[in-house]
Amino acid sequence: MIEAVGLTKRYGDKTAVYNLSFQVRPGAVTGFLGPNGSGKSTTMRMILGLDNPTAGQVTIGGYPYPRLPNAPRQVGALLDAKAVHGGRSARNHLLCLAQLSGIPARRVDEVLGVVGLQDVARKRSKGFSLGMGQRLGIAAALLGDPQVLLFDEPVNGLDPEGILWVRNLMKALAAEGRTVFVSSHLMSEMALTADHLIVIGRGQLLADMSIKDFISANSADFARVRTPDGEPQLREKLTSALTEAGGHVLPEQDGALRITGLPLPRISDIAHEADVRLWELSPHQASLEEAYMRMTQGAVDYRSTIDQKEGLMQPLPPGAQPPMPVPGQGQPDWYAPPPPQQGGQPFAMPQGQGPYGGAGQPQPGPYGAPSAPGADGSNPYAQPAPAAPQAPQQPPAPADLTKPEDAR
Ligand SMILES: Nc1ncnc2c1ncn2[C@@H]1O[C@H](COP(=O)(O)OP(=O)(O)OP(=O)(O)O)[C@@H](O)[C@H]1O
Repeated sequence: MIEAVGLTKRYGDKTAVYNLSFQVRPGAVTGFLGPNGSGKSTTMRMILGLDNPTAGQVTIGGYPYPRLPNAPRQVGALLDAKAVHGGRSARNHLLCLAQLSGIPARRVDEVLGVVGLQDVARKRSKGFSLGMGQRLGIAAALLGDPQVLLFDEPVNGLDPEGILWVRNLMKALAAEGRTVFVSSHLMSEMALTADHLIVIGRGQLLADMSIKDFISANSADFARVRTPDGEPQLREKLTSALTEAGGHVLPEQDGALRITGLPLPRISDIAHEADVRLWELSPHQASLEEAYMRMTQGAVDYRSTIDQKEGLMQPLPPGAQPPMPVPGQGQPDWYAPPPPQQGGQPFAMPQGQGPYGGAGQPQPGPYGAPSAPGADGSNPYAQPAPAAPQAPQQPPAPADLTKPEDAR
């Protein structure tokens, strides 16, 4: 388990991380979210002992990283995939890391297979694409078969197949009871990968809860209602009736109505009483992205101004709609705000009440990994060796990566 208590980091006048307390538990993928510059990488560096906290502390299994016994075998991390000696081959890079940590050389070939780089293992990494570099960084993180894994933006630059592979890998690692802490800006991916979220803004904790709780705490359920096209009077009649009944009605761009504050059966009854036919009445919940945008909109440091393209942009014709804004932004009532909780962080879960009742009960992962990985000496992530005539499961390496490796 990773535990931060009152973690604070200042660089001169700049407070990058302030009074951050959280736990990252084993047996789950914990997503680490926050806008650019919110302090995610700084926090990860402090977890790994690469930066010293100005105040507070962070421990792994009860020890600060520098005092952790046999740290490279216990903790693996991908922080910056570009931090590789480009003149070295992928295999030599991993061999150096393995030798430094007393890890046997055969493990290098195992992890190269796990990440799908076996065919380019002897190519110099400076010729690697962004995605191949990410795979090499993930291989380095897996090298010591660690119980605790940190990944900073692991899917950066990966193609859809690579993204799916990382998703399954993270889930498999967590299902084996490992602690998996992963930052990403890809909300849709995080929604599919993570079980739990830690969200920070401007270095401070904004949320520490399950994805499900995060979405329901930061967005109100709403109903979408559609009256017959071409009969605007029905739409207006329904709007008045719903508003009178205490509902909050907002028009959607496609002509439907978005209603909060009334349950679906009540909306149906009101429409019936008003003699309004419905073409649609459906329940909806905001996505993780919408909930995240809503929560962090006040903590964004870098926001684009509208590019006016002075002299280039045509004024909108009368009656034309401007493009839809980013969900939540500038629309205070789009989703009902969550009620603030008493004391402390408005969105933080009480300590010890997370959704981890079942944590530590590993399930077989998608790789068919045994629950005690490596107990039989096997590599839990290795993809099954394809039968001789079959194509490899990983995408083939680009054809131009054929330069011979430096003799070393
Ligand atoms: N070595 C440093 N010296 C001075 N300021 C720093 C240093 N490292 C980080 N910062 C500042 O601390 C803040 C947090 O940066 P950090 O890189 O941790 O954010 P982040 O959440 O990882 O951002 P991103 O999502 O863009 O990677 C930023 O304002 C950054 O400029």
